[in-house]
Amino acid sequence: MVTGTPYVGSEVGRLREVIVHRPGIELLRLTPETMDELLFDDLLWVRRAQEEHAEFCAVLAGAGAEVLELSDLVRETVTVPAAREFVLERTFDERVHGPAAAPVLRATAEAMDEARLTDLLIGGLTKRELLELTDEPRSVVLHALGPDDLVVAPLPNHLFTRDASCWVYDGVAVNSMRMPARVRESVTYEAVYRWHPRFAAATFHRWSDGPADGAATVEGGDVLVLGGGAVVVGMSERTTPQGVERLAERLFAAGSADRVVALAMPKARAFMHLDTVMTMVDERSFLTYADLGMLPSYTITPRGSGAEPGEVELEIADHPPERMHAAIAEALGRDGLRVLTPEQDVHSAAREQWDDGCNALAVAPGVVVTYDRTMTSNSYLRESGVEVLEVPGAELGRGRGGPRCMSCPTVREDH
Ligand SMILES: NC(=[NH2+])NCCC[C@H](N)C(=O)O
Repeated sequence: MVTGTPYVGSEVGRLREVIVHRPGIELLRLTPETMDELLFDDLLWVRRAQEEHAEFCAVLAGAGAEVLELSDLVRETVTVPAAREFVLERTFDERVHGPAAAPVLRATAEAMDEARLTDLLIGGLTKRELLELTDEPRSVVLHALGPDDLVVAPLPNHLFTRDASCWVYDGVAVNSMRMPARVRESVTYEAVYRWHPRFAAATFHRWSDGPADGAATVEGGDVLVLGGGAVVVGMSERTTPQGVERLAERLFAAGSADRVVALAMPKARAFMHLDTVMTMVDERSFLTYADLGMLPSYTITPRGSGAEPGEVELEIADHPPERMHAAIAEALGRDGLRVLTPEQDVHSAAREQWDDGCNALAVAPGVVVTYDRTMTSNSYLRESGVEVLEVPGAELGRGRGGPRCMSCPTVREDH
């Protein structure tokens, strides 16, 4: 494994480099009216959330990871003219802003320095802010907006850097997102991976084509990199079977993986991604939610090359629910899994799952980061021999994402 070149060899090997995003102005745009659409269940006290996030970053750095802040990456990326062009092209759209306002908005953004433009891309822009920079164009779209309405929507879910892109072995999937509120997040990552000097010079595969993948949605919260060429993907509220097949095909064509286990999950908000109910904590142990139960699963392997170069035919084996753990163990090349399900009553199990108690982020085999509030899960992990590094989650937890959701590993060792 080469440090510096993006490569994620496993779920639990030592974490070397990771992208995070400190909560910022995008979260100050949330109101009781907009929070549902923006996929938050409550409003955050942003100042406190920032403090909590700083502690999270300090724990990651203390565990030996280089912590990259997404807004720094974006700022450095939009200094490259081609990157700037790319994001402007995709942020200002006639179909969203109307033909009258779109060019004016774009010209206004074009004139911004990189810090201001980064704020706009992540934090959005209100009509009032726009009119401080330019005269109001004759646009029905703008005219119909109130002074503090948003002309460019904020991206508060950038906090959860796990989802819009995910590194799997020697390549990255920039994902087509299921929810309208998150679609533009992929544009941010596409620009960073194409033009930021840290990534532009590196060679890596591409496992997907971002929003162009349309209905074949995949989100990183559903993707577990088991190690040794195996991957588990949850088919959830967010990730579709067609998304999984396309991911498998590309991984197999490059020879980067040779087995993908797809789990058929219930489609529910509480279980929106696989990592909300199941995460890996060491080479053979998984922390799982008691009420997840056993799920039907499929093992996808390459059967041989397909008709076109680069195409691979897929072999699909389907398993009944009772074989879920066996299917994952086989993909891992082990006799069995150690399944860790905290012992607690039904109510407390459901509350801790909601508070992301299962969303552990491993920083090394058997060493995980979790929120402090999920106390029963944390002590159960400790009793099971797992080292638990707690971070405060009173505010951060309100967006329905834990430490694994808030991290996008770019360099992680095999285990
Ligand atoms: N990997 C995860 N579980 N991410 C959680 C994302 C939460 C975010 N509010 C959403 O609904 O999309």
